[in-house]
Amino acid sequence: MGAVNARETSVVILGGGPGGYEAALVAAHLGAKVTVVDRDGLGGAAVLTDCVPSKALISTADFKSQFETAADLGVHLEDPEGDEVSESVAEVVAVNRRILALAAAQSRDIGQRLDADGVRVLRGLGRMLSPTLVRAELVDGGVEELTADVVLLATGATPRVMATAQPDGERILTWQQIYDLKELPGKLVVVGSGVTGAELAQAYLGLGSQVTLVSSRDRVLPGEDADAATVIEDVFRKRGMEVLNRSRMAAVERTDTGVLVRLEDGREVEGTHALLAVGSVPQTAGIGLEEVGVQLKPSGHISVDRVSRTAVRGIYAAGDCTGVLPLASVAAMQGRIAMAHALGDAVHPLNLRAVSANIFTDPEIATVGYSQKDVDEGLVDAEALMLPLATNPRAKMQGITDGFVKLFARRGIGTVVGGVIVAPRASELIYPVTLAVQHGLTVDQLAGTFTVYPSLSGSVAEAARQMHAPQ
Ligand SMILES: Cc1cc2nc3c(=O)[nH]c(=O)nc-3n(C[C@H](O)[C@H](O)[C@H](O)COP(=O)(O)OP(=O)(O)OC[C@H]3O[C@@H](n4cnc5c(N)ncnc54)[C@H](O)[C@@H]3O)c2cc1C
Ligand SMILES: NC(=O)c1ccc[n+]([C@@H]2O[C@H](COP(=O)([O-])OP(=O)(O)OC[C@H]3O[C@@H](n4cnc5c(N)ncnc54)[C@H](O)[C@@H]3O)[C@@H](O)[C@H]2O)c1
Repeated sequence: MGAVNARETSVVILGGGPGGYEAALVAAHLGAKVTVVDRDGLGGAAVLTDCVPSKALISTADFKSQFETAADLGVHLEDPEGDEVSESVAEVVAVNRRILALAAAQSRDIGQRLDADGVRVLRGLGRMLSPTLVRAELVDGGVEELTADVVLLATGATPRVMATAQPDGERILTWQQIYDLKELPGKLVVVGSGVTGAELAQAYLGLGSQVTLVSSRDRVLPGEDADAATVIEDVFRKRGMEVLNRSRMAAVERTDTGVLVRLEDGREVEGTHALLAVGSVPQTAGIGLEEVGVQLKPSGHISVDRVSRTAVRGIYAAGDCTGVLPLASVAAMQGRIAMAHALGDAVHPLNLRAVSANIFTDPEIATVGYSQKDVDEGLVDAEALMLPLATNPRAKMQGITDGFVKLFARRGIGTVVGGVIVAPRASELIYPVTLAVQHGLTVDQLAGTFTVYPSLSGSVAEAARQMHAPQ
C-alpha cells in the first residue's frame, strides 16, 4: 500500500479465529486501530469446536490407551484390595466437561490478550457494505457501521452437510457436536477417512467405542504419504477398528436403536451413532463479498495471493475461508502477513513448502516440505530414505513398534527438502527437519548435529547419515 501510517489506519477483521485474532495482535502492535467482529466466540472454530477440543479428546484417549498397553511393559494395575484392574473406563460427561472448559479458558485468554493490546471486539455477524464499510449485526440486537482502511476476512469454514445425511446433534453428528454427548457411543460409524475422520475414529476407539470407518478411497488418509497411511491403517485394524475401504456413504438415517449408514454399493452399516467427517465449506456466502468485488473460487473460497490480498485493494483474507491450506498455523501466518503488508511492515510471502503439519493419530504422522508424491511426479529432483523406528533403542524401551523417519534430499547436493515422521509425538520430532527445510540444511549437517542417546530424534540423524553421498 506504499507509505502507510499505521497509526492513522483503521483495521476491521471479520472472524476471531487464528486467522483473525493473530492478525489483530500484529495490527495493534503496529499501532493501527483494530476492531474484530466475531460471531461465535474468540478463538473461532479452531479453539471452540475443531482443533483444540479434538486434540484434548485425543489426549484423553491416548492416556486411556496407555493402561491397555501397560502389560507390554510388565505393569499391571491393582485396586487397593490387590485385585487386578483389567479395564479403565472413560466417563464421557466428565471428559467432555473438561474439554469444553479448556476450550472456553483458551478463548478467554485470547480475549484478555486482545483487550490488553487495545483491540475492540464486537460479538456479532460482519457484512461488507462497501470495500471500506462493514456492518456489524450484534448478538444483542444492535447494529454498528464501521469504516475501514483495511479489512481482513477470516470467516473460516463449517462442516459440509449432505442432503441425505442430516446431522441431528443426537445420533447423527458433525465433529462440532460430539462434545455434547452424554454417553460413549456403543458403536460409532465414522464417515470420511480424511484427517478429521481418522483422528476421531481412533480417539473413540481408544475411549472404548466399537468403531467402523467408512472410507471412500483405497486407503485411509488418501491425501497423506502412502507409507504413513498404510502404517496407520494397519494400526487401526490391529486395535480392532473395522475399516471399510472403497465404501462411499450414500445416506444416513435414524433407526429405533441408532443409525443406519447406507453405502452407494447397496451395503448397510448399523451403529448407535454416526460421525460425519466429509469435509468443510467456507463461510463466504451472504456477507456481501462478491458485491464489493471480492473474487470467490467455484468452491466458495476467497482467491488470495501470497501476501493475502484479494482482488480488492485494501481487502485481505486469511485462513480456511481461502482454502490455501486449512491449518490453524497457516491461518495465523496468512493473517500476520496480511497486516504486515497492509500496514507497511517487512513482509515475507507465505511459503507453503516450509509448513509442518501433524495428524494426531497414534502413532502421529508429521510432515514438512516436498512429499513422496512430489518426488515421484518429478516436481523436485530428490531421493528418499525411509528408516523404520523399530531398531531405535529408545523405541524399544518405550514399546514402540510402528513408525518410521523418511527424509527427502536433493540428489547430488543433499539439501533436505522434506520429511515424514510416523511416531508417538511426531509433532515434536519434526521440528529439526522443518528447520533443515526452512534454512536449506544438508543431510550432512543434520547428521553432524548431536542427538541425545537414546532418543527417537537419533533416527532423524541416522536417516540423514544414511543419505550421505561420499565425495
Ligand atoms: C476436527 C478438526 C481438527 C483440526 N485440528 C487441527 C490441528 O490439530 N492443527 C491445525 O493446525 N489445524 C487443525 N484444524 C484446522 C483448523 O481448525 C483451521 O485451519 C482453523 O480453524 C482456521 O482458522 P480460521 O481463523 O480461518 O477460522 P475459524 O477458526 O473457523 O474461525 C472463524 C471465525 O469467524 C467467525 N465468523 C464467520 N463468519 C463471520 C462473519 N460473517 N462475521 C463475523 N464472524 C464470522 C466464526 O464465528 C469463527 O469464530 C482442524 C480442523 C478440524 C475440523
Ligand atoms: N491435525 C490437523 O492438523 C487437522 C485435523 C483435522 C483437520 N485438519 C485440516 O482440515 C482439512 C480437512 O480435513 P477433513 O478430514 O475434515 O476433510 P477432507 O476433505 O480432507 O476429508 C473428507 C473425506 O471424506 C471423504 N468423503 C466425502 N464424501 C464421502 C462419502 N459420501 N462417503 C465416504 N467418504 C466421503 C472424502 O473422500 C475425504 O477423504 C485437512 O486437510 C487439514 O488441513 C487438520
